Amino acid sequence: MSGTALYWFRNDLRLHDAPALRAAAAASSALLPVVCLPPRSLTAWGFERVGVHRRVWWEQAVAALAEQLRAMGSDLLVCQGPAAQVLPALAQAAGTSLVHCEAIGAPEEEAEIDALRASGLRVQPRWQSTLFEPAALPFGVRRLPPVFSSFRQQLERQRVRPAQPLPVLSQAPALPGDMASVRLAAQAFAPAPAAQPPVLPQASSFPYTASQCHGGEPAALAFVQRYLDRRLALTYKATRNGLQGLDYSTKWSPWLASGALSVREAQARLTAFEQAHGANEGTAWITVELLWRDYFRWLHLQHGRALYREQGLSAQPMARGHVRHLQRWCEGRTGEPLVDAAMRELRATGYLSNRLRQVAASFWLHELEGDWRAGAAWYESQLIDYDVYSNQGNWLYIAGRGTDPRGGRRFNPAKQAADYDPDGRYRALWGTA
Ligand SMILES: Cc1cc2nc3c(=O)[nH]c(=O)nc-3n(C[C@H](O)[C@H](O)[C@H](O)COP(=O)(O)OP(=O)(O)OC[C@H]3O[C@@H](n4cnc5c(N)ncnc54)[C@H](O)[C@@H]3O)c2cc1C
Repeated sequence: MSGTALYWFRNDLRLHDAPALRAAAAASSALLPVVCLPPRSLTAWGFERVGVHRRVWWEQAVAALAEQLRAMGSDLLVCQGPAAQVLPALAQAAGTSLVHCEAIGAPEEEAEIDALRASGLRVQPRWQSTLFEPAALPFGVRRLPPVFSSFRQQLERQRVRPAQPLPVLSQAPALPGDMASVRLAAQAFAPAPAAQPPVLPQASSFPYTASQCHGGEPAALAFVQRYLDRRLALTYKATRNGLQGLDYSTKWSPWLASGALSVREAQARLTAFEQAHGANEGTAWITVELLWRDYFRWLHLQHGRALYREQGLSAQPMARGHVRHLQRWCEGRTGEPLVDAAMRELRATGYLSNRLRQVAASFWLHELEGDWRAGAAWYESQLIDYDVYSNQGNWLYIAGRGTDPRGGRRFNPAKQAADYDPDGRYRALWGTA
């Protein structure tokens, strides 16, 4: 036992399958759970870094976690501000210098850890957001195959299985003795009043203001189970390119991104479903998609900061790439009906199908010759399921600035509309038909 420690919740707002939290609980006689909501800030392009949809989504998830912790006799200190300011102050008030947390292998998130260490805190980050442990990868992170299909084939050939999820943490260590001092220190970082949930259009594919779609672990686990119980996994491969509605894809991403749902838990429930009802190409394809999620995580560990350079991993500098049409693209006023419908949906609801994320990103990059970083930043601002690895990885992939040797993806919007919105219903829904 190491006495008192802080547990800093990052993108892991849950109690099930939580290796970092369990390790912290096992090692501490007193544990102070803390979450740091990001301070409001603008991007280099002038829009909010965290738009209203994601703010509301995270507030829901944090409120659910606080309630769960309180039911166990613990609590969650919700602060707003940079971790490098919040955590040293709270640690001092709690009489500790030890912080446990999840490891996130992206530059800004790693810089947060560096800043905490520079302030004198001892930080113990733990990797926990992938299906596999790093040591289970047959090729090691440094020798990750540059193409997703060979990554997947090697795992399949070698029968590498995801690690089993850990059970729910049912007991939390006591809070630190002097909580009055801790709460006093936390007052300097009191969160802004909760964001006002927007009224979502009826057409939203993921109405996160409805209780079954709320942020947080209880809704996440219930939603996954309902998806499986309704046997939607069996038809996933056929429906996954849908554009509108709750059922065409799993909709697990918002919970995975905030960590309210562990990917190993999701995969374990899917495997249990396959054992009970039979595996088919639908169930198998969900696993493939979860592997994509893993792949972009490993890619970050392999290439680190290089993924964030203007040219990405490409040897070619960004020849084009401007932001002249950014506002028109963001607001869905480019004149291209399918792209405009997609961008209106994203802005109005905080969610967009995978198919249309690709089409709209391709249009920005290849037709409007936009700066890929501005496009990625807009998705970051708007998506409730924003995930640093998946967003960066997918944008680089479509821009041709990642590891894939095929040099980017260009989607013809007219053909995409003919294939996926043949009767124009989706475009009509968003007023661009
Ligand atoms: C330009 C662009 C940006 C994206 N940004 C994000 C992001 O910030 N956060 C995010 O979670 N996903 C992102 N994606 C991937 C994908 O669009 C979403 O994961 C998916 O649409 C979420 O809906 P779902 O849960 O119903 O997915 P499903 O189709 O049901 O897939 C199941 C799960 O597999 C994973 N997955 C599926 N497709 C991908 C993919 N292409 N890359 C990585 N993981 C995938 C997700 O965890 C998803 O929840 C992006 C895709 C593009 C093209």
